[in-house]
Amino acid sequence: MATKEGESTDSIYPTIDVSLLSSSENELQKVKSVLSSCGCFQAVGHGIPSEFLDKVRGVAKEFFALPDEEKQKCVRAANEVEGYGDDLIVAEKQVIDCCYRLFLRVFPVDQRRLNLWPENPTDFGEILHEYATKVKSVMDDLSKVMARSLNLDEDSFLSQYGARPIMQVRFNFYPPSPSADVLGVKPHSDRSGITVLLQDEEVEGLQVFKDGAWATVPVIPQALVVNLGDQMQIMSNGMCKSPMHRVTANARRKRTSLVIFYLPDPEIEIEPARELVNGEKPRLYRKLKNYAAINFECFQNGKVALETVRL
Ligand SMILES: O=C(O)CCC(=O)C(=O)O
Ligand SMILES: [Fe+2]
Repeated sequence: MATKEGESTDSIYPTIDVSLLSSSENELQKVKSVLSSCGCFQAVGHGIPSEFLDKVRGVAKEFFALPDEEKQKCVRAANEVEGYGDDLIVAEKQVIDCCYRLFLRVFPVDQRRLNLWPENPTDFGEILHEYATKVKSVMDDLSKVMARSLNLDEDSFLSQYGARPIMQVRFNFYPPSPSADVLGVKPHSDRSGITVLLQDEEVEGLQVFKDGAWATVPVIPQALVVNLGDQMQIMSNGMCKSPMHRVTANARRKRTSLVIFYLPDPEIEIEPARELVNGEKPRLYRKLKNYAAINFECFQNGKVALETVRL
């Protein structure tokens, strides 16, 4: 059920008011405790107008509502990840997610594969560019805040993304599924540094594994759901948690979500921030680059990627 504006959902899932972070020590401390406990929160006060978020959702829904032959114009080629399609099968015995996706690289701009970007709705490209630009600015600010909350130089994490960080977007469409055994997305942690997710304004489905149980992330239409990814866990030497999450299938209602993944430049090595390694907290992860590729290979081989890069 949608949560009313202003109503507190903190007991289930924390909410952070981004507009207070530069002035309120309390809100900053809340960030610190959220990062180390569950690694996920709903960001409000982020400055992106609700009407624009509705427009973004509208574009996503319009795309998925197009006739199949129109969507097939953006179809993902075999052995590719970018484009439109259902769950990509890359591993033997893979449990298939009940979900259709449109996956695109948005930044760096010169890496866009525009032949896979929908021409319908006609303002798709313009809205996606504007939304991704705004979200990037929120993510950059949050990366600085996260560093500050851990008493680090504010560029500690952001500088590890390099001058050409990657931003990918995934539009997800979950059809209704009467079977209780089916999941929209199976349990996973994200291979990103940070993920920002725009939920369907009405239908819940995202769950985060917290305190030994699955907690449903309530719908707050004006909020952005922020999930830390594995690369933040590495850069923070385990101080920040990359949460395990999944999406349940809804028996009666379809659901749309839009996910933006922000990743360090794959050519650049990342490692735990030096200030977070000390006698009490030895270095947990090795220096590495292109974690997304490591993660993908581990998924194919049934391994947990974060464990394979642990010292
Ligand atoms: O649809 C959602 O709410 C989450 C999807 C997700 O976790 C992902 O695409 O990585
Ligand atoms: Fe995810």
